[in-house]
Amino acid sequence: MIKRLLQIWPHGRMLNMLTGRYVVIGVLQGCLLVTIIPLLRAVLATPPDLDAAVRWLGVVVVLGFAYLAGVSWAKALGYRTANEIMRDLQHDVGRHLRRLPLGWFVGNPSGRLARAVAQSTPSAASVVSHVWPELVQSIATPATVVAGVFFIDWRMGVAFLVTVPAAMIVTRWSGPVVRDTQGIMDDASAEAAGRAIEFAQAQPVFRSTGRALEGFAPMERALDEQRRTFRSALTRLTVPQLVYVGVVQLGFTIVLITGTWLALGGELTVPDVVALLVLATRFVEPLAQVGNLFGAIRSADIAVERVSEVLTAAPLPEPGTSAPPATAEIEFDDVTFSYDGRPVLRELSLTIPAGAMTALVGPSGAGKTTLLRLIARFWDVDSGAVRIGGTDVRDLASGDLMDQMSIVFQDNYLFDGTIEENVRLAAPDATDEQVREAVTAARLDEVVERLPDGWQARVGEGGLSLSGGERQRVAIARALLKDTPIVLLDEVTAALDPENEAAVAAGMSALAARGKTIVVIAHRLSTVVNADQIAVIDAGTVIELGTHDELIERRGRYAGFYAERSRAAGWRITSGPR
Ligand SMILES: Nc1ncnc2c1ncn2[C@@H]1O[C@H](COP(=O)(O)OP(=O)(O)OP(=O)(O)O)[C@@H](O)[C@H]1O
Repeated sequence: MIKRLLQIWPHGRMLNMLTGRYVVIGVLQGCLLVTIIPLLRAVLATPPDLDAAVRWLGVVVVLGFAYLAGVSWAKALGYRTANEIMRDLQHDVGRHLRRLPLGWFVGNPSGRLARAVAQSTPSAASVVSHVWPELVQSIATPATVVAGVFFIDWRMGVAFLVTVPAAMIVTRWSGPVVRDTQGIMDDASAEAAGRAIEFAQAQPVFRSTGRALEGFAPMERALDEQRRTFRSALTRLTVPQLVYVGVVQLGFTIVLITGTWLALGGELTVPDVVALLVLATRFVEPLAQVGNLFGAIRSADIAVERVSEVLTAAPLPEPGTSAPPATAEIEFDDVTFSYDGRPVLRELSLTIPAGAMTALVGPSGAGKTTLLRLIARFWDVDSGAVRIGGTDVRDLASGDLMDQMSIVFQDNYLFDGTIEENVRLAAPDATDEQVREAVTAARLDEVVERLPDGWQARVGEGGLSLSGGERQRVAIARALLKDTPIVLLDEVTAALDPENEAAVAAGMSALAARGKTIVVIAHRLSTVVNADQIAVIDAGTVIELGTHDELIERRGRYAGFYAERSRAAGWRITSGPR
């Protein structure tokens, strides 16, 4: 746990200091317990030795205060360290995320990231504020007690010590059992939570297909499984707990028998035995505590692992120097690309001329989205090259690359601000006039006028108060404002109402009129027909390339496609969600 934490938070010195402070308070607590022996001796002597009793009481009070002061001294450092760990890890994750390829976010749903940042960093920090200190103290206190008892009578010291190896053996055996069981319980809970979220999200589908009750079955199964897992896990946990309690009680019995035997032999006084028994009860307490800590250690371990997973994700290599490309021509040169070893693009070559609109069409799963993402270097190609203005995208610094393009995808994210604020994000230094111009060109002013608070209206988290088409209009306005040479666009598949359809088309025309290089995954026939070049993609390669008229004349796949889709209702070239 600590080794893993130090890999992502390399401040061993601070941790050593914290360990030192907890050793000190563990020793102080041990001394406090050992002082019971002379105190009870003095009180139970016949006649009671009041002077000695008062003296030892004084020592108890001084040690007690020292212990309390030590606790606040150690805890202050523990909380400060935890705070620093949380702050450092969150900053590191934030900094690292900025260097990760965009493709990482495709494969890592936001829930996982949110859990790593918001939930796991505090849990990882709790390692130093709770778990590690308790572990250190649970060892330092009994060790001091044993040393004190040895000082009084070595045979009683041995009797105390007998428990320790037995407790260590049980701990070694039960540790993995507790950790694994905790892991099984965590997995069952995660599965149940996942099914519950799925059940909530899929409500519209279930209800529209009249399967509301059947839809509940997977969640019910997951909840049943979670209950079953918890029942058997608790049973599994009972055995190590019982064995541990048994060992601790056995140790106590050994101390009792040894004490009685020594007292009967006249080698220990009765007050000594009573004091040692009191001590034995307090001695086993921290030992028992170690057994209880395994669940917390497991949780902390998982938390550290989750943060570490994000921090060790590899960023794409960045070139030492980079210069913006001379033109906006995009070239795919013999590109092969696979997801997890499964090839999606195969030796694909395509030139996308600068200042023109290229429409990508083809069946679902052909590789159109992948092609668009490779231009923005979501991932690196397996072989071949993607070039912009003759420069390999791998030779462009990510900042230079992103300066070349605007991305208008289907899942355009909007922040919970006004439409104007959301558009301004593309160019924070733009003048009000430039923002209004972009907003008007994307026909967003019509949307704003409809909103209850007009320009002041907030769009809600993720832009939920806007429709998919309206969100795409915001992204088009961003692209207009950012004014980059290249625009990557994935038209929304959902049927747009005539107003949104016309507005999106107007936005695209405005981009085209500004001489942008537009690469669009086209879902509307009008976009395809008006494109300067159409690339038909199938099974990861370009099977046809040309203008609408050229491809119709060729009577190949595109012509068949066009005829079929023109006939079909909905005017869609491709279908299916991305
Ligand atoms: N992140 C990913 N991880 C693994 N496989 C993926 C990933 N994204 C896409 N794929 C797979 O790669 C293939 C091509 O997907 P892509 O989204 O590029 O096709 P597409 O032509 O855009 O399809 P559609 O029009 O349905 O969106 C598909 O088989 C898809 O399942």
